[in-house]
Amino acid sequence: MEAEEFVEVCELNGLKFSREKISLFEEYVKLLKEFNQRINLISRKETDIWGRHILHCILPLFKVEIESGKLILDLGTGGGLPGIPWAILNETSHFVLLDGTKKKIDALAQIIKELNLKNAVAVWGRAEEISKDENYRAKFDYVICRSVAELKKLVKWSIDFLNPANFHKNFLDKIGEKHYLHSGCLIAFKGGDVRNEIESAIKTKLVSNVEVIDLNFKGEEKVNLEDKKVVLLKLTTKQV
Ligand SMILES: C[S@@+](CC[C@H](N)C(=O)[O-])C[C@H]1O[C@@H](n2cnc3c(N)ncnc32)[C@H](O)[C@@H]1O
Repeated sequence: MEAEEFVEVCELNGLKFSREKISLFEEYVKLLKEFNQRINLISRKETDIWGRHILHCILPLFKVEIESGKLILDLGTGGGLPGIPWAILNETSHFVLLDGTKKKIDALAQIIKELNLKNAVAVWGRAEEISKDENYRAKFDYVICRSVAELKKLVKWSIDFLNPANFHKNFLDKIGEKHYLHSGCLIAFKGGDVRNEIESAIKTKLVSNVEVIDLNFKGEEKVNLEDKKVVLLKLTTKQV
């Protein structure tokens, strides 16, 4: 898939971008390719960056709307996925892109600078440790996460990052085809059968509600993205 097809598929699914945003995506793909020659940000065997990375990252936004003006943590961001595409599309929210690998974070900080993205910052550290730091603990409205760990672990890490003021309130409103997701949630990209992972995550007693959204979309024949899902988990510290 190339940039034009990516834009076409997004439009088919109701997301229309300004020329400025398309240029930002193009610049990001260019920088990802450049940095990837030196640091493994994404698999070097992957030839379809537009389809299998950029489009995949924004598929949830075809179906799920989040609140605007929020603080969002991308846990295990690697080269900025999904954090950078989400930051380009959600200008009113601020994104902290966290990863435990220093050289990835150094590259990502450079990418953010070159893109001149004002609503994203790269932070180096392990989730287990950074979640105890008072600058990050209990501060976030959403945690987003792609290809990092099993749900149970993600829930245990995320609970310390999320702002407890958002726990145990509304979860998801469905209006027609669209879902409106309230704050206080972990948004995890997954594939395949997620039932066992969800069961284990629920056993932590930190999950008050779960919804699995299939990431099917118009134009899916153009890209090899089978059986992708996003799991939405409302977290809580109260006994469930
Ligand atoms: C498979 S990569 C996925 C990167 C990116 N989310 C993507 O979709 O391309 C997993 C990333 O999670 C990071 N990671 C794994 N465990 C972590 C932890 N406990 N704290 C912070 N980062 C972690 C790794 O350093 C790695 O960059």
